[in-house]
Amino acid sequence: MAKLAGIFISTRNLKLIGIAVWFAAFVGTALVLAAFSYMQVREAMRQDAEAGLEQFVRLDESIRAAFQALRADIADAPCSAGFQLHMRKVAYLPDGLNEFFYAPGGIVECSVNVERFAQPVPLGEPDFATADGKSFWIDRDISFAGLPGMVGTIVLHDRFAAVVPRQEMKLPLPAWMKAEAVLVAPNGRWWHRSGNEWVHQDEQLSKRRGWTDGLFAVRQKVCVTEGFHCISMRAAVAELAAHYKLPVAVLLVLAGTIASWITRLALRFMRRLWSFEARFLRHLDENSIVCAYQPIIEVKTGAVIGCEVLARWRDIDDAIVYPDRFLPLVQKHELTSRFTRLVIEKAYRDLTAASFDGQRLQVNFNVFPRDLDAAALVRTFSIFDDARDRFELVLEIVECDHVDLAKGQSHIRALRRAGFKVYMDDFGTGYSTLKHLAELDVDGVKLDRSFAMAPTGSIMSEMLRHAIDMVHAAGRKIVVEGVETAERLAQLEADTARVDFAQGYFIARPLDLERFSRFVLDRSFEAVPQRNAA
Ligand SMILES: Nc1nc2c(ncn2[C@@H]2O[C@@H]3COP(=O)(O)O[C@H]4[C@@H](O)[C@H](n5cnc6c(=O)[nH]c(N)nc65)O[C@@H]4COP(=O)(O)O[C@H]3[C@H]2O)c(=O)[nH]1
Repeated sequence: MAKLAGIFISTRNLKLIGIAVWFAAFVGTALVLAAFSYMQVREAMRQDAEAGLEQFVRLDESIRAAFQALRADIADAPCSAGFQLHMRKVAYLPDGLNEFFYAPGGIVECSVNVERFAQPVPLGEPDFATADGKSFWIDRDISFAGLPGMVGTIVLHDRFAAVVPRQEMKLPLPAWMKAEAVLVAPNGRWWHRSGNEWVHQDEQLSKRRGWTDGLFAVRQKVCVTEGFHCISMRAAVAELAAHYKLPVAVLLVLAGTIASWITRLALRFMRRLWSFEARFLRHLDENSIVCAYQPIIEVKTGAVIGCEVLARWRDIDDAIVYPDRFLPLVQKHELTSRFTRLVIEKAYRDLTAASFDGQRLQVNFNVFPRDLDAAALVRTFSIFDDARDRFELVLEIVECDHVDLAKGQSHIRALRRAGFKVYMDDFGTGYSTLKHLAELDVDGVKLDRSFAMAPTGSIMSEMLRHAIDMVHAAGRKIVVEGVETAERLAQLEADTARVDFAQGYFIARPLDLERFSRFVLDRSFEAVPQRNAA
């Protein structure tokens, strides 16, 4: 889960996701547009095929009409002169059917052309027969009827048979479209009639190829209602695309534009969903708070007297996030008291489970000025009530200059009466710090780390001395934060009359619980871990 979440929250991955989304949206949109175009082409093919089939529909009607005419009003004996005359009259009708046989039971006795055969000619087994009593001999050599070298399809109905000459499909087709007209028997057997001889066969085979066939060709097959005549059509996708270059280019640009729009929406949604702010608000709970413990020493003895609890937040990809990133959100969303409670509870679970060899430790918590409400804080810290003999609680009021002096004073006093120590944090950073130092009845003051961290000889480092003077004059305990060098610690050690406590990377970085516990137990522990080790 953490790995999966990590994919979405990394900016680099979001770019890759954007590319993937664009690509998928482009393919999806292009497929939809292609499917739409495919249906349009198929519809055009259907209309062309229907137009092409009209001549076969007319042919079927002519055959039916010819049979009706042949059977009508024949009083003359079969193959007599009057009979022949009657057949000839039907043959002269302008319907393209010029040869008829009198062939009861499939044995030709006379025809328009030969009149009476010396020997009746049996047509043999028909290629197929239909339910309405018609028999068909496809592309039969009809030389026997005095028409040497001629081939025609014989349709026998009742006693008469019509010879149907080969029909050429009269259909103007675009270059990219191939078509074949076929005659299909009820049993599925089929015969080429006209057009491109391979198209129907290819259509039959395409069924075996499945959906992949559609990637290469657009097909259409239309049959007349009776089902004998069909026209199969095929257009190669590549040929179509080559023929319609401009529309294809327009479709691709359209697909690209739609894909870009979808990608923008998707990324905006993902950013909102996976933004740091959204993640933090969704997942801020007792499981995501991590506490680091930065040791505080007594300068005079070098003994570890306790620690400052520093909060971190575990992101959903398990990355540890530092306060500079999430504290502004805590304040913006007015989650300060809830956040402080989560930190206190986490620290309580951690510290009460750890061993400090019976040593009573001072535990410093950071408290937002807006949460400086003695009753609420006493309630929040009540979780520590059963561990007060092991831990002395110190509240460091951050951004003290934001505290209303009159109100702050009464809450600070109430907190001290309730057994808490109260410190002003980051002394020296705000505008009205001095006034607050003078008026707030705090136990101690933490000098802002920028004093101790300043290089020796700099104005800031000079000011460290003056800051210590001021706090000392106010009669408060002093903690110097940001001790990063041996030289700075030595300077403080030379001033133990005024400086009480020190904290900083030279002493120890913020540690995880296990290392903090070891640090307390083993003073020789040299803690120089990396910042992100906490
Ligand atoms: N360069 C340098 N830095 C040092 C040294 N020694 C300590 N620090 C850093 O100074 C900060 C001390 O905390 P702070 O002044 O209370 O300043 C804290 C505090 O104002 C706030 N904060 C941290 N945890 C909490 C919390 O649980 N509640 C509240 N309200 N604020 C918190 O975030 C601030 C920053 O905390 P962190 O990033 O943990 O940074 C910590 C600590 O890692 C040093 O020798 N050199």
